[in-house]
Amino acid sequence: MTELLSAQQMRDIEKAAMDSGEVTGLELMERAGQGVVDAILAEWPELQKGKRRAVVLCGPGNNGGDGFVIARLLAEREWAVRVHLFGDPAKLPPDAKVNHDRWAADHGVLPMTADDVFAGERPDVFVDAVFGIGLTRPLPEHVARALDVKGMKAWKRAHEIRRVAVDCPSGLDLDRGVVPSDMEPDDPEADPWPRTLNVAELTVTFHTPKLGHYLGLGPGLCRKLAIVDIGVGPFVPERAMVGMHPDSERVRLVAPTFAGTPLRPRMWPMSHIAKSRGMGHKFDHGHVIVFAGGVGRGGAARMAARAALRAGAGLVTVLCPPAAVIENACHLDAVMLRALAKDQALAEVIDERVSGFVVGPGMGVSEWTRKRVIEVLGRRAEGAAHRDPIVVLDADALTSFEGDPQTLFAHTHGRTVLTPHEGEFGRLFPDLSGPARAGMSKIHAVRAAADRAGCIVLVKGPDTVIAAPGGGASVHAAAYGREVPWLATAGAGDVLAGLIAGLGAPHTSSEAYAMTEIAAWLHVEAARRFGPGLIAEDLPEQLPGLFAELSG
Ligand SMILES: NC(=O)C1=CN([C@@H]2O[C@H](COP(=O)(O)OP(=O)(O)OC[C@H]3O[C@@H](n4cnc5c(N)ncnc54)[C@H](OP(=O)(O)O)[C@@H]3O)[C@@H](O)[C@H]2O)[C@@H](O)CC1
Ligand SMILES: [K+]
Repeated sequence: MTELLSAQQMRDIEKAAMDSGEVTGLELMERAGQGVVDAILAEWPELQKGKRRAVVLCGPGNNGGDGFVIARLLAEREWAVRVHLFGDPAKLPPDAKVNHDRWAADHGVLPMTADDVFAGERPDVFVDAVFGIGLTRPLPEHVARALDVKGMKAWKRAHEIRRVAVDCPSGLDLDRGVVPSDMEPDDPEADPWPRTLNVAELTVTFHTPKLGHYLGLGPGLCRKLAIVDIGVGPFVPERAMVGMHPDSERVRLVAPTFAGTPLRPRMWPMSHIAKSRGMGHKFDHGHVIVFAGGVGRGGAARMAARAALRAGAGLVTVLCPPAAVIENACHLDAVMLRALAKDQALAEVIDERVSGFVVGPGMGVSEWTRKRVIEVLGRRAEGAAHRDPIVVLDADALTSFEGDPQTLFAHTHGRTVLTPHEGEFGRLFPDLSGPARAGMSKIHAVRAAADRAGCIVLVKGPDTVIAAPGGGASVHAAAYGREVPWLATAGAGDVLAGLIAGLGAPHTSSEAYAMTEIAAWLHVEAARRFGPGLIAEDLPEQLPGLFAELSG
């Protein structure tokens, strides 16, 4: 996996590199600028030839410093380069000042107003080096306008201009993936998109991606991400090792990569998937129980059950009210079925070998659901030879504790996984969601939630965030070529719950956290494999083909 750093962590890494005495800030800036130019030419090879035009917008910090390096390197290629600066050259930080002065020695530096920027000829490349990790407040209005290449409609065929963002499109908060605005919404329903849009076609960042490249609006504004190695890696080794216990400080991206290098899928995720690792009796692969709702409400549980079975559980049983047995029996074959009356104890119908539960989908919000959740969470392993069953709580199992989450949190254990969407998350953690989250990143909120709940929490979305008590956190983003808008379909969340339980139930499976990460990734891969037109039932059916491809 690849680490996602906060702005502060990136600064610390740069500082460690410079403190080592082996590299200077100026050298890092030169590598960064060179890396951006190389990335531009790699992305658009047609730019390698001919005299081209570039406009470079430079800001008042080191992001602007990168911009001056880029301007110089492009000018050395005989490009006609126009540079606009926001800020006072005398106040630039030292390395940026050096590069400003080198540029200004024989080129002009123009002011950064929309009138100035859009006055000249239409460039081939428009470089945004105004703000990177140092953004501390909303963009000044005139800077936002100067960056809004399309919106200003000053140039004909503006869509032909290649827009490149240095570190990020300026205005994006790289810790949170939001664009802070003077009108920071108190209203959670308010449109999160800024009034003027600064969307890049290529974003070039350094060393490793930052949180905001994957959270919230980040992927939509960055569009395509290139990572430039500026040589700071050796000073602070990557810690977010794939398949390991999550690191308490660094956030990892859920993807088959390590330190930016692709991993063979056979190594991740397949080496963690119990059924792909040799033989075993069906009981070795665990037994998952999925609770179903009443008559006419069993579909969610059936889809979760099928996903658990396809994901690798040895046995899966749906438990439903006696009145719903016939309905469920009409739909289930490989998945087993048992009746569970309202007042019946779980121990009467299931045995000790059950190693996974899915509770919530289609169950209804009720006191009965609460009781079942608590009963399930009470089934702990006795003796060191066994593990607690993995318990995935979704949908109504979460909503049933609205207003009284403490009762739930008093029973959760380390192999409990809560899988809320944002709405359900808000019911359990009102102080960490909606307007109360303002200023806080989704990572921060989900970490705090996992600490409070004492279990793993996965908050769904195009940017799915997973956290464990103690600070371990991961982001899984359906972004940068992995977008699956068709996954927003009824029942997809039930399938995810089933996947987590099915992957985590085998007695030899890795820890629940690693399985939750893998489930989030497989869920999107299954949706990608199917494509548009997907309905939730299709997801489990993609797994065999997907596993075959990943094992190849
Ligand atoms: N260090 C290194 O070795 C390397 C760094 N690298 C590059 O440096 C970048 C980070 O540089 P950075 O830390 O100087 O931050 P940057 O994003 O340029 O902005 C800070 C300035 O903006 C100002 N400011 C902020 N928001 C504002 C607003 N809304 N409106 C107005 N002003 C605002 C802020 O002012 P202040 O908040 O302090 O008042 C400060 O003056 C990084 O993204 C990468 O590109 C690479 O070269 C690799 C090597
Ligand atoms: K930028």
